[in-house]
Amino acid sequence: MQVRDMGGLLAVLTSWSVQTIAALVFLSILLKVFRGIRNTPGRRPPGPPAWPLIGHYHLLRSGLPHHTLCKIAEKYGPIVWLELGAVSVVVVSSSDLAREILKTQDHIFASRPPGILGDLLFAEGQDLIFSPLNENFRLSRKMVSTELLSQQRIDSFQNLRRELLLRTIWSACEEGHANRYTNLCDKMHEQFMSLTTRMLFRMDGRAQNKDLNDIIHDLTRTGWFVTEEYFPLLKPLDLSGQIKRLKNLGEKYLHLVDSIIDNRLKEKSNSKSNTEEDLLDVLLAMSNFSRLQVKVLLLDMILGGGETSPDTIVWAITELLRHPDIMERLQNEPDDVIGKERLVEEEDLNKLEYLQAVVKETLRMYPVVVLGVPHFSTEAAKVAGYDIPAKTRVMVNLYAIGRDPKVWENPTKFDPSRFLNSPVDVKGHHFEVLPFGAGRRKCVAMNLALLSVAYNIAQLIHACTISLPEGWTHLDIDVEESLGTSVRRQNPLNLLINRRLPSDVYRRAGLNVSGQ
Ligand code: HEM
Repeated sequence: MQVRDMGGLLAVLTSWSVQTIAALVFLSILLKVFRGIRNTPGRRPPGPPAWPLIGHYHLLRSGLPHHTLCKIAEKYGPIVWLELGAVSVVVVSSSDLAREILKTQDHIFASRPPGILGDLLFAEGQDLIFSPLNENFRLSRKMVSTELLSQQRIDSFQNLRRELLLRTIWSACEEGHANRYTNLCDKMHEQFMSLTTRMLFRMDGRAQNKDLNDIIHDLTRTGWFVTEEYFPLLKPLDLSGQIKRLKNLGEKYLHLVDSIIDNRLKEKSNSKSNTEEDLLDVLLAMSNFSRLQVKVLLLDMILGGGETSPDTIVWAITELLRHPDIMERLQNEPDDVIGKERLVEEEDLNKLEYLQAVVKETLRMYPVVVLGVPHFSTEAAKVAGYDIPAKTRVMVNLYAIGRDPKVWENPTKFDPSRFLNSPVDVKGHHFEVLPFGAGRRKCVAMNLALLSVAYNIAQLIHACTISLPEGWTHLDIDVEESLGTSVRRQNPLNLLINRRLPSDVYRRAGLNVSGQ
């Protein structure tokens, strides 16, 4: 859900013909007129010099946008004004200004901008993530928090989470036993793909439905950045081909879920379905949501949940491997609190103080939804003395906030102990670390995400020994990032994973350990 692959436009520009350039000049005049109409008087936040036509678009072209925006903030301050083509964007990068946007003036900034993505994939924002602040938002937010992701519902999937995590751990241990490396990123994504599709549709995306698996894969790996969003006059030309691609993907998804829903309704009418309830059942039982809304709300769950948690777990393991002393301290904790005669269970997690500190420190340094989801002002407002017109996009640079040297000592150092004996949490109450955002658009699945991340890390370090490839030391592990729907490792993390506890422990947990 980030600004991604900003390279498209300039690459396209250089290859265009003279006629196209002439058309662009014409469009630029229209753009100026358009901006002129939109511009209201007032004192704007500072920002770098803008280019004609593309504004600041080129600045976000090279490198990762959250890094570039950090550099811009260093030079121009914690609130900047950017023109990305025809779209005005305010970016805030400090905890004080995040509080202003997400708490003090939340009532003004809690909407979402209209856009191509919401239109093409989410039926013009009839879902939750892309919904403007309207009745649909209120209804779907309430339904998701009290029905789909209530504590009771999260608890009802506990056995499923356990089964899938143990399956993951065991398959990694089997690879390790055969002296084969495990690609941790792939393993984690596979686990969460299965978790998501089983929670939603009672079917394992990986094993049972290749089509579903493929579509989800394409949706999560697709470039979500659409050049034409920033140059609406180019929309009919679809020069990047992104619009067509997203439209096709959206249609394929809706068609597939339609057939899943038809089958489910048929099963129900044949009263075959007395199996456990999944989230599709819950949604179908809600008479105030149309079939289309059901489909796009399910898509929110897939896209919100598919990548974020596994990417966070991989960042945690990355940093633990880079810091063997922290890894050792973390491993000692469950050994002391739980012992080595059984596996960690979800009920144990709150007793593991250092583990909780590791989770918070990981989310401080790697808030995987680095720029949050864009907010949108519904009326004119004043922020830090500047005038922000109505209908302005606002992005909060969560990455910059977690690494702000004015707030955090040695911000780039992975040091979980900074969260020990500290009241600071990551749940949107403390604005110096906001991996889930804050206010009325805060991540609706925060509790589920925190639970899954902590459970996975605890199980991995307690039940497994994790070794680096032969010849590697902790200094060889890089932290290069790449941007999809969340920020993940650029390079794979190939590890040798083996069982750490007596084989009896795994057997008692229900795993078939005959091979090892
Ligand atoms: C470590 C994992 C996760 C992180 C760091 C994360 C982070 C975020 C952030 C920063 C936002 C935007 C907040 C804002 O607009 O100010 C968000 C929104 C959202 N997230 Fe998450 N998320 C995670 C996991 C999940 C999961 C597992 C799901 C679904 C099962 C999910 C579903 C959503 C939805 C539906 C929204 C939109 C809420 C709204 O617009 O009202 N997220 N998340």
